[in-house]
Amino acid sequence: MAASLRLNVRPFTSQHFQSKSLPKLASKVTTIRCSATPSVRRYTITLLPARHRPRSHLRRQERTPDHRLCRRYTRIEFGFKEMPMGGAALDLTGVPLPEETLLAAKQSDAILLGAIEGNCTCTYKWDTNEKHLKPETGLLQLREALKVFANLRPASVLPQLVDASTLKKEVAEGVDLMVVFILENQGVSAQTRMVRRLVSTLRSMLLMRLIELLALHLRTARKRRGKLCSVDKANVLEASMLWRKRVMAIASEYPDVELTHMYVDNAAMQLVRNPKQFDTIVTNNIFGDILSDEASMITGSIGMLPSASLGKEGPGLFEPIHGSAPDIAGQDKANPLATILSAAMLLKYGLGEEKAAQRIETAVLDTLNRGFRTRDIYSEGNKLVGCKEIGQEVVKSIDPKVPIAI
Ligand SMILES: NC(=O)c1ccc[n+]([C@@H]2O[C@H](COP(=O)([O-])OP(=O)(O)OC[C@H]3O[C@@H](n4cnc5c(N)ncnc54)[C@H](O)[C@@H]3O)[C@@H](O)[C@H]2O)c1
Ligand SMILES: CC(C)[C@H](C(=O)O)[C@@H](O)C(=O)O
Repeated sequence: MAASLRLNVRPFTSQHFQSKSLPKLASKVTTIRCSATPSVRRYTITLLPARHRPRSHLRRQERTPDHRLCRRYTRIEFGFKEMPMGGAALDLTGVPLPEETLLAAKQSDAILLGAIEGNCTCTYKWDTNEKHLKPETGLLQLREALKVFANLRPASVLPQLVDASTLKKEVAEGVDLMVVFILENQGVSAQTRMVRRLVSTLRSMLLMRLIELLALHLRTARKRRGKLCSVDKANVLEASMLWRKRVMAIASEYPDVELTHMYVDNAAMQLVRNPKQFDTIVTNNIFGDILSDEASMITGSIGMLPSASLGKEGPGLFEPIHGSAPDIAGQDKANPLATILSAAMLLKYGLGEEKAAQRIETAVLDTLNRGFRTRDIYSEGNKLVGCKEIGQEVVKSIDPKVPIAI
């Protein structure tokens, strides 16, 4: 439940995130009040959208909170705080993760991130920046500062989207897997520390993280079909040899979970050959990042995959697995469902609000059942719509009057 994952506020003193002060307008706080009863559950959510516009620049309807999302849950109240990060923060403050943004994130119950690249139609604007001034570094710094170490990426082929998969129907149908990996948050501060630290300290830190991740993941695997495939490159890489040893040792404490091992090159092939053989995959950051992008296409599109970054305590970070899609920026073509499903993961894993999470997932399914599709998941016989329209349709489906139709 939420209590075990609640916020862990510590004063923030790191020098690495110091920046110009944010302009007053940069932070927008919106409260959606569903009820004033004493039993109300209150959550503060930090929103980190790709595009950060000062409140005065928003159109009137954008300033008005949409109450439909919580009308059905009369005991939940959300306070949303929108802050800049990544490209938007670079434009505003000169750094990708301003101190104010990090503080707001740490003080919230959960964080929902859109994309890190800002609202940039001028593709790859920050490509030549030094590492500490790249939008991606803001994300790595944020993950590191929040101490999130496990990234969960579920990839399921929805019955409504079987035709959108790039694989044959009989191969894609029924796929339901989860890729989990250790986040190696090598932000600027981590990198600096890493060269200073003794190798042995670093190694034991990584091992501790691995143990924590595996414990979490083995519990996840238990809740699923109980099959865990550890993906590594233990035939070549020393780090992978160590990984495999540890995985075997830890997994021996979970005899009800069936553990298998696979080399990453084989795993990449098996994912398109027979993805149904996988239940849960556990691996490292780089392999997990690549395999989850591959898995997304089995489900129809990278625009469908949400993710959760979790730590032992403190707020979790929830985001779609895709990036800022610069090739389609500003064209109303992006699929927002991965972000919407990330909000569902936020409710489920971040706040323990499973019913509210289910409602969002059901609304997504209902929207697909009604035939709405963005270009990336379009198949014949459906209604081709843009990003905004499909988002509005999901909101309509959240309306309590809409019957649940899975
Ligand atoms: N977690 C993150 O914030 C994250 C993840 C990946 C990439 N990035 C960043 O995003 C930027 C662009 O990277 P990239 O082009 O390699 O990856 P990308 O995920 O932005 O785009 C890859 C391809 O997928 C498509 N795509 C992505 N999201 C989509 C959506 N919602 N709907 C429909 N199509 C979608 C794009 O149009 C593009 O063809 C880079 O700066 C990268 O570092 C950020
Ligand atoms: C943008 C980048 C820092 C990030 C990563 O490598 O972790 C991304 O690829 C992801 O999938 O979240």
